[in-house]
Formats: sequence, C-alpha cells, structure tokens
Amino acid sequence: MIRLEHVTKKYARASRPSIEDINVSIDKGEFVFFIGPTGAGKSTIIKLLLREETPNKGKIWVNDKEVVGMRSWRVPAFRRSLGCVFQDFRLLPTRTAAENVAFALEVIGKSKAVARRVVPEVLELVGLGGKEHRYPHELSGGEQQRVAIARAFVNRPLVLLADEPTGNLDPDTSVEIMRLLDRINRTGTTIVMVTHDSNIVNQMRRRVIEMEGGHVVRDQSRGVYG
Ligand SMILES: Nc1ncnc2c1ncn2[C@@H]1O[C@H](COP(=O)(O)OP(=O)(O)OP(=O)(O)O)[C@@H](O)[C@H]1O
Repeated sequence: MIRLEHVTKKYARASRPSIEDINVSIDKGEFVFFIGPTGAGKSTIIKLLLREETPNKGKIWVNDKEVVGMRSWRVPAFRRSLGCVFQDFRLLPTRTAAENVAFALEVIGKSKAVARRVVPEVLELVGLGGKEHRYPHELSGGEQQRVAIARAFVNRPLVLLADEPTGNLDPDTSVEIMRLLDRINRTGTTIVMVTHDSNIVNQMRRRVIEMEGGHVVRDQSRGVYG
C-alpha cells in the first residue's frame, strides 16, 4: 500500500539530509505511528507521501502508485485520493462544517445531490450531528478536528495521513479523536500518523516506527512510545 525504498531527502538550504536511506513498507489496513524527537524527519515523510516534496534519491509508492516520477498534472488528483489531517485543522473559515465536508466532494466532481446525502451521514459518524451549520470558530478544537476528519474520510480514501492530529487538543479530546481514527482504520483505511503523544501510542498498541536524525531506529508491531 505504502512503500519507501532507499529514500533520501535533503532540502535545498539544509546542510545535511533530513531523512537518509529510509526503507519502510506499510500494508493495507495497517495503523502506523511515526514517533521521534523534533527534527527527526517525521513530517518530511508525510510531505513526501503527499508529493508536496520530492526526494533526492529513492522511490515511493502510495496506493500502489509511484509518486516520485508522477507527472505533475496527475498530482492534484493523486492528493485528492488521500485523506489528510493536520494539527491546525485547516478548515475553510467562511464555510460551515457541512460546507467544509461538501467541498471535498465538490472538488472530485460529485453532484450536490450526493453531497446532501453523504455529508450528514459522515458528520453523524464523527459525532457532529446537529452541528452541521456551525462555522469553524463556533466549534471547539476537538469538534473542528472532527470536521477535518469527516472531510478527509468522506471520499473513503484507502490511505489517511495524519500529522500530529491531536497536537492542539487536551488529553480527553485526544482520546476521542483517536477512537474515531481507530474506527476509520477498522473500515480498512490505512492510517499513518505522526505524533509526540506517548499516552496515545501506549494506549493504541499499534505499529511504531521511531525516527532519529533522519533514520529509522525502531520498527515494532504493537509498540509503545519507549
Ligand atoms: N523546507 C525545509 N528547508 C530546509 N530544512 C528543512 C525544511 N523542512 C524541514 N527541514 C529540516 O529537516 C529536518 C526534519 O524536519 P521534519 O519537519 O521532518 O522533522 P519532524 O520529525 O517532523 O519534527 P517535529 O517533531 O518538530 O515536527 C529538520 O532538521 C528541519 O529543520
């Protein structure tokens, strides 16, 4: 499902590679945490998987597509086929919860009729039934992240990438968000999540890939934060 083969990335203005000779393979339906100290290269991996950055060396497959050599005109459609969730939610501030989710359907050409049917379903699924017409500033951080997850999941992506999705949330809200991601994972969606949250990693007991200085230093199934 996801594969990095001998991947090295050195940013143009950096003195050394942010990640070096990374080899990782993730199967369909896995839930994988990337952990490690700040600057270890975790977010760089997410950016490479999204093809926001390209590596200097190596090959990367996501959804069985090789993304390094992908033609640039194919990249927007490729990105839309993935679900993405970030620490800062990234909702459209002038659109309601329902409109934010509907937007993800609009950009892949789904009709308004489909949106009318699917958007309430997915907002209900994330526990936001009744708050469809609130704007992001009228929702708590946890609720905003639920909208972001609904938006990421509405197209039923095979892969969901999450870069510190609980980074701005309190511990209880973080647990709720993790329950939601766990449910999504159980539908068969592969989830790759970057986190600094040791409690979450220890509670979930899923695969843990630990990075340090651009290298994988541990890859453990049913791992703990360490
Ligand atoms: N655009 C860039 N240009 C130059 N260097 C960069 C760039 N983006 C990241 N880096 C460097 O690459 C290294 C890895 O960064 P990355 O953001 O992947 O780390 P991280 O493990 O996600 O850290 P954090 O936990 O703080 O988010 C760092 O040394 C960082 O300074």
